[in-house]
Amino acid sequence: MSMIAAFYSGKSILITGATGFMGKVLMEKLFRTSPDLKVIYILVRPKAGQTTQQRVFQILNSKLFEKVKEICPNVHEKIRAIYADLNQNDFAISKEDMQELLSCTNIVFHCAATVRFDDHLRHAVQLNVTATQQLLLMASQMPKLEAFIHISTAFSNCNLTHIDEVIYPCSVEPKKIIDSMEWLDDAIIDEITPKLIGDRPNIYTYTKALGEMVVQQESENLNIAIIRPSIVGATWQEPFPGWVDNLNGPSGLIIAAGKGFLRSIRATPMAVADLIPVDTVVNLTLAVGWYTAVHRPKSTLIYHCTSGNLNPCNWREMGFQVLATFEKVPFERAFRRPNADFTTNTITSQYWNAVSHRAPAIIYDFYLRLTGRKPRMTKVMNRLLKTVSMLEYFVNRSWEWSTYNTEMLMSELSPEDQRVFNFDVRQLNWLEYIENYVLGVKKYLLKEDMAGIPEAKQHLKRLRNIHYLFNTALLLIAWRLLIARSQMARNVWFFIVSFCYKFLSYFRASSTLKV
Ligand SMILES: CCCCCCCCCCCCCCCCCCCCCCCCCCCCCC(=O)SCCNC(=O)CCNC(=O)[C@H](O)C(C)(C)COP(=O)(O)OP(=O)(O)OC[C@H]1O[C@@H](n2cnc3c(N)ncnc32)[C@H](O)[C@@H]1OP(=O)(O)O
Ligand SMILES: NC(=O)C1=CN([C@@H]2O[C@H](COP(=O)(O)OP(=O)(O)OC[C@H]3O[C@@H](n4cnc5c(N)ncnc54)[C@H](OP(=O)(O)O)[C@@H]3O)[C@@H](O)[C@H]2O)C=CC1
Repeated sequence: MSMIAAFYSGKSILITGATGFMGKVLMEKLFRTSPDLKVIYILVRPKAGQTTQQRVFQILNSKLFEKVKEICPNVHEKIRAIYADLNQNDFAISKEDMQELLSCTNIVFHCAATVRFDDHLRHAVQLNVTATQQLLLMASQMPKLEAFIHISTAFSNCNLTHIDEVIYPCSVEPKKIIDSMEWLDDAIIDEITPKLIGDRPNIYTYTKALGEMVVQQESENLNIAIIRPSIVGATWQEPFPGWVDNLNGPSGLIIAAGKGFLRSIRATPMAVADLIPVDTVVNLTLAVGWYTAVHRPKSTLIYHCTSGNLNPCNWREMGFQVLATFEKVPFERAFRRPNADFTTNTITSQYWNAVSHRAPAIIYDFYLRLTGRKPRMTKVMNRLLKTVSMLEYFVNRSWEWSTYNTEMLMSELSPEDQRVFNFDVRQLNWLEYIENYVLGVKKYLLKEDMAGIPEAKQHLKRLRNIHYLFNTALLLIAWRLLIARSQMARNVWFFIVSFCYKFLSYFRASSTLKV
């Protein structure tokens, strides 16, 4: 019997960010392994015209929850969706709901965050810092609370190259930042933002670092742990391989590459691609929840959930495997044939952006205009290149994260728990994982049918022929222009033509002699 699964039985668990990528997988695993848990409270806001209840209904009826519904048929009764908006005071939770949460919660998993790199500082501070502080305040009023697990990111200190499982202080106290957000206007915030984030690449990593400081400062009477995952990717094994539901991290780039929009990137091929499957993060999170509650470590432990030091894979290997999978299972209606050029040089990268990305988009828009349609490709390409430029920081560096606490925890687990809550990334076969990831992107993000693969292959063949035809025409035009303008080019041309003529005459003569 799994001790971790048994621990969660009968428990009341509060999850923030349950409608997000990681939150859904966390809920799924909890219900699947501990169907006897008492209740999962989730803080949900209405979104995109859906009420909180409709959002929960949609999640429970998704493919991700198919197994859960077999194991735990009354799963609907065990989810309590609480209307909440983490941007508002007291999260806009009703008095009754708040009372229930405070008196019943045993474990808190805080996953909610804004993960956008370009969010406004005020909003990112509100969600990643102030909301964390408020949730900790709530937690301190929960008499039955056994553990509070905060999800941060391995990149909260990405300005360092070696990162230990400790909290590194930011130059300005989070409390001062929170206070200043209340009275500074947007223009001043915009002005001071670059100074505050310093040598971090974006507001996201900075506010996540502030969030960790808040956790440390408010942790006195609480039993807290922090998990720091690196780049979270599709599921490795559970509930099935390749599940993914948003464009963050590599997923969006895999689509862009598979559809032939993105054909080159400024990236360091040998840099470590520190991807970590979402189910691995969730298994570690649940194991940490159990360990923190049962063993009550004296200080706040930080757990790195990374792959680089235990089972490294670099971007080149990853890129090759992604491309190899496109050969087997191409995406439908590609714009161009998928290709991968990576360069570490900014000028070369700009050249490829012009030749491989912008020029085809302009030509295609010209074709759309000619055929009476609205041009759109240049706009799509500009947005894609903006996204890529924001992700480039992470594919041009390698980090070293120490994983003592994570390895310690692994050794504390029973063999059964090591199996059921496996977070040993050494067992991961990257080639297999990447193949399943690309397949998952095709099935669950693009919603493409496998039956369409032969047609997609045909389409790629047509694109290859167009590509050859286009390049040959371009070469001929360039050569024709050159010999029209340059004596030297004409001389070379006459030399080649007369050489070919002589060679053919010689060949014909020698074959006539043999006869
Ligand atoms: C050696 C290199 C190997 C590769 C081979 C090189 C060859 C290159 C070509 C071939 C590639 C082949 C293989 C590719 C292999 C994988 C390469 C993977 C690179 C992975 C890099 C990952 C780096 C992640 C770093 C994470 C660090 C921190 C981790 C975390 O803690 S949190 C999670 C990370 N957060 C995010 O990822 C959020 C990022 N997104 C944003 O901040 C915003 O979306 C935005 C980028 C600022 C854009 O904002 P906008 O306001 O403009 O609009 P919106 O958000 O509405 O989106 C606009 C349109 O863009 C689409 N989109 C969004 N995100 C992505 C994305 N990640 N990739 C692609 N497209 C994206 C979105 O759908 C919109 O589209 P539209 O609706 O059509 O307009
Ligand atoms: N994905 C990754 O690569 C990595 C993620 N992380 C961390 O993991 C955690 C989960 O990330 P992930 O699941 O990928 O992120 P998602 O963007 O998929 O999910 C974010 C969650 O936060 C919720 N949320 C955001 N704003 C509010 C709000 N105002 N009120 C209530 N809920 C809100 C979202 O709700 P809604 O659905 O309503 O928008 C959603 O449920 C985050 O803390 C992130 O920093 C760490 C490393 C890497």
